[in-house]
Amino acid sequence: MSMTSPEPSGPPRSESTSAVRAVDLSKIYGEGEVAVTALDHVDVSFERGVFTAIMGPSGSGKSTLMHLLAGLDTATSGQVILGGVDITTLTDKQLTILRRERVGFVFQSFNLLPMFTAEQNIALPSELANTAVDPAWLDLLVDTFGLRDRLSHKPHQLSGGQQQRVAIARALSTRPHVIFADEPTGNLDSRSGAEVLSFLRRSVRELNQTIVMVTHDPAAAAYADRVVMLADGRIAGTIDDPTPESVLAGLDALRGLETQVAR
Ligand SMILES: Nc1ncnc2c1ncn2[C@@H]1O[C@H](COP(=O)(O)OP(=O)(O)OP(=O)(O)O)[C@@H](O)[C@H]1O
Repeated sequence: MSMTSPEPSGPPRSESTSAVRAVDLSKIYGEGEVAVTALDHVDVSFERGVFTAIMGPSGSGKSTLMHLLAGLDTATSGQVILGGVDITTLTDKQLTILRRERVGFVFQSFNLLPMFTAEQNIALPSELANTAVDPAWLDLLVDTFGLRDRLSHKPHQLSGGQQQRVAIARALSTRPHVIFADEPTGNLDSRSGAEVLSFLRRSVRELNQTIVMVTHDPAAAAYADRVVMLADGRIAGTIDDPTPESVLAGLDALRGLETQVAR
């Protein structure tokens, strides 16, 4: 197993290569006796042009970390630096603009607008952000994701895998700084899931995008360049160039640790 020690014990990564990073980030839900520490002084950096998967047992803080990194929830303490900006200092209005212009989202349930065609769904974020759609970039996305002959279809006329490909093209349409994908294959059969994961990987390799994906599935995580493991709200290790086997071994090691702590 190639699990390495948690950051930040490695060499410091330069700001210019980091798409988004958490600095001493903590999140506590509730107060007093019912307080739950979901994130406990997390330091982690997600590099530009890299596909990273976040894994860990249920309740380890994966969704909380992703929500804080994406500016969807506020931290108890610490910082989130996205594209060089500390987003924990932004007002709600500034955060809304930042999310619209610099962040892309891919959800388990696709979240396409049912009354719009695939093409209209893909162009929507640019229209909402009031930025000119770059036709050459949209063309490249449509071809890369094999959607050319599906552009006039509405979501209900598309398969689950095709809907998710539209959702990925939509997330990429504004050339965001980073894309967050939350269990993007959770609603797909294994063949469509594998296809969607290949497209996510191509977005990184061929289009130089940055993806952070939360998943429970070791086979899905193995499509990433790197896996960040969470346990009990802390970074428990990272795996570079993961395989399904190395990810499973990493999860097993975490469970072993949890059992020891429980004893
Ligand atoms: N709104 C909330 N109020 C109180 N506690 C919360 C809230 N959201 C999450 N938690 C708690 O914070 C911890 C981390 O939750 P989180 O959803 O981030 O974990 P996760 O790793 O994404 O879990 P799963 O894999 O089950 O989705 C858990 O103990 C959870 O119960």
